[in-house]
Amino acid sequence: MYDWLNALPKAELHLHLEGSLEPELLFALAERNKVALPWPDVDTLRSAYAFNNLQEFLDLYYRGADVLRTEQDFYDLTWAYLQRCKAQNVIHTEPFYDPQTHTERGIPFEVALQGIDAALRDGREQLGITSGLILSFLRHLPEEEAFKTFEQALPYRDAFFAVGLDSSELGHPPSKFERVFQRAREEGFLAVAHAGEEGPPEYIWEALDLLKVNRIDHGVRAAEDPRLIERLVEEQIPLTVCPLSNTKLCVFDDMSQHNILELLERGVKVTVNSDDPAYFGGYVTENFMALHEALQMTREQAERLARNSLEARLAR
Ligand SMILES: Nc1ncnc2[nH]cnc12
Ligand SMILES: [Zn+2]
Repeated sequence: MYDWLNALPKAELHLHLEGSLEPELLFALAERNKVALPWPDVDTLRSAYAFNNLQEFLDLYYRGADVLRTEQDFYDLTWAYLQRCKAQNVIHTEPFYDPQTHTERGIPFEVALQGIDAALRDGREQLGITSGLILSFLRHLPEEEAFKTFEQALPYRDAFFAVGLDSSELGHPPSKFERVFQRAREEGFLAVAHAGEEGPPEYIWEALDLLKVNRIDHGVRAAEDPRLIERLVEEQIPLTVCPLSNTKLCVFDDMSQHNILELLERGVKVTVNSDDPAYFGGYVTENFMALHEALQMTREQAERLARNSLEARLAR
């Protein structure tokens, strides 16, 4: 029924690899690595995917990531995601991963990065999916920790092209990370940051002016600030919007309230992405489908959104 949406060539620009960990793979990895889980089975775990806000989700997301232990685990995770891309005609992807989620629990830095990098390479060669990895800092941790992470990553600089900023937004403004982003830019990396998901428009201004990001992740709260919208339109700064995520995390009460098409019609360069598809009920095509069902997105609008995603690519 939605073959036309699936068939559109698209890029995915906002995807956390740890958030693509499907419950079935999570259980398989737990067994492989002898990790005890607090849920008796896949169905019980899935029924826990009900969230009132970002933090409730993050608590479960970090708990789930604990089954990822070996390079092979990270390879399998990334490869499974790339298979989904192939099935949905996602021809290019710029996923994030959070090194600190893994180093904080004793996994050596290179384990995650090497597993992910190997799968992304195979994705290019075997599936024809181009990609670029974004190394994302956890904003609930001190800037000092982000600096340490960046220094650990530098010997592997060919494996990623940009730095990002994610995790608990409220109370952790972009300004907290101004110096580490400057350092990353001086080393030649591009920058993106989550801003305006739960946080106010001021966080988006900070991401642009202090972190000098090339793209804003989420950014839906920009709609509250007409001057900010003007700037986003004038400079054609892309927003990586994640509709299913925003409704699952109660950023909007219901998909019918979502502002993505309004932003699109105002000239903002918005794109459609899945964020953490294993937790939020779908990959990119399902996000497009939800917009069609709840907001009567037209074919022309869907094509424009898909085209925006290809134009907003940063990795070459
Ligand atoms: N939607 C989101 N916002 C902030 N941090 C995240 N980490 C994974 N998903 C996230
Ligand atoms: Zn995100």
